[in-house]
Amino acid sequence: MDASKTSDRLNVAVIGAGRMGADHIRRLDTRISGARVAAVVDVDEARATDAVRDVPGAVALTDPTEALARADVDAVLVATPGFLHEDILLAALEKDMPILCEKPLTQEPDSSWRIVEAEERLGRQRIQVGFMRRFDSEYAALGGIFAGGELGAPLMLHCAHRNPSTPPGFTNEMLITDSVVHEFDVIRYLTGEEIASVQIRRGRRNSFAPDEQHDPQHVLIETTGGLLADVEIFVNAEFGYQVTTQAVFERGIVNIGRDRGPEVAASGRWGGVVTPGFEERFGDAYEAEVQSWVDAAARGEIGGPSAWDGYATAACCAAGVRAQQSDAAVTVELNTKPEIYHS
Ligand SMILES: NC(=O)C1=CN([C@@H]2O[C@H](COP(=O)(O)OP(=O)(O)OC[C@H]3O[C@@H](n4cnc5c(N)ncnc54)[C@H](O)[C@@H]3O)[C@@H](O)[C@H]2O)C=CC1
Ligand SMILES: O=C1[C@@H](O)[C@H](O)[C@@H](O)[C@H](O)[C@H]1O
Repeated sequence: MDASKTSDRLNVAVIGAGRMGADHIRRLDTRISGARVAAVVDVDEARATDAVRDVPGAVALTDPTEALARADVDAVLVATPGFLHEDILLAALEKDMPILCEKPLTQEPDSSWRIVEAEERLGRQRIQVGFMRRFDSEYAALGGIFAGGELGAPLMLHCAHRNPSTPPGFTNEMLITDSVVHEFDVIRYLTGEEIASVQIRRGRRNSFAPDEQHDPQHVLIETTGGLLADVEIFVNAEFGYQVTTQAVFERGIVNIGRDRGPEVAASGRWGGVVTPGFEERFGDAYEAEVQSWVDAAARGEIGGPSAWDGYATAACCAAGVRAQQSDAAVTVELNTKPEIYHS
C-alpha cells in the first residue's frame, strides 16, 4: 500500500504551475494543514520541475492524466488557463476526486453546464470554484451586514476592479470572463440572488491599453430582486491593484477594499503603500479558501462556491460578452438548478 494514503493528509496534484499554480503550491506546502503536494503537472516541463524542487515527495509531470492515474494522488487543484479546465474537470470527476478549480469554472455556459451535468450524474458535489473573495474578511463582513439586516435593505452596489496591467493575449472579452467574473460571483454571494441582466457602456478609452482592448468599461448589473450594481473594470490602471465595493443600504453605506495599513509621515510627505497585485490583496483569502477546501474534502464535501456558482457566473459572462457588442441590456439565461445544489 502507498504510505501517503495511510496518512490523513490530502495528496494534491496541482495542474498548471504558472502564476497562480506556483502560489498555491507554496501555500499547500508551507501553510495549509491536512494536505501535501503529491504532483505538479505543467506542459512546460522545466516549470513543473522548478515548482517541485523544494517540495518533499512531489513529482513533476507534463500530462494531467498521468497525475490522475497515480496511486498517491487523491485530489486535484486546477490552475491552468480557463479554456483548458473542462477536460481536466471531467477526467477528475470520473475519478470522484475532490477538486479545487481556479476561476473561471470554464469560459462558456455550455461547457460549464456539461460539468454541472457530470457532477449531477455523480450524485454529489466534488468541485469548489476558486472565487476567493468569499473568503476575504471584508467581503465576509459585508456579507454579514447583508444577512443581518441592521442597515435595512441593500439598494445598490458600486464596485471598482482595477489591475495594474494585463498579460499578453488578454482579450477584450477577458475583461468580463476573466475579471468581472469575480464581481458576478460576489454580487450573487452578497445578495443571494441570481443576476438577471448585464449592460456595458464603453466610454473614453485609455490610450495606453493594448489595441484589442477597450479599457476601461462600465458594467451595469441588475439582480433578479431588482438590486442595481455597477462595476468599473479597468485592467491597465498602472498605479496598482484595487478592488473596492461601496454598498448602499436603506440606513447606511459600507465601503470595503480601500488601501489601508500604516500611514507613514517621513521626508516631508505622508501616506501609505498601494497594493501591487492580487497575491497581496487576497493572500489571506486564498489561504482560507484552500484550507476550507482541504477541511471539507476530509468530510467528503466542498468548502466554498460550487460548480453551480461556476455555471451561473459563466452565464453572466456570456451575457456580458454579448453586451460588449451594443449598449443594450442582455438577459442572463440560466438552466434550472439541479437538486444537488440546493442546500
Ligand atoms: N483567483 C484569482 O484571483 C486568480 C485566478 N487565476 C486563474 O488561475 C488560472 C491560471 O492562471 P495563471 O496562473 O495566471 O496562468 P499562467 O499562464 O501564469 O499559468 C498557467 C500554467 O498552465 C500551464 N499549462 C498550459 N496548458 C497546460 C496543460 N494542458 N496541462 C498542464 N499545464 C498547462 C502553463 O504552462 C502555465 O505554467 C486561470 O484559470 C486564471 O483565471 C489567475 C490569477 C488570479
Ligand atoms: O482572477 C484574477 C485574474 O485572473 C484577473 O485577470 C484579475 O482581473 C483579477 O483581479 C484576479 O483576481
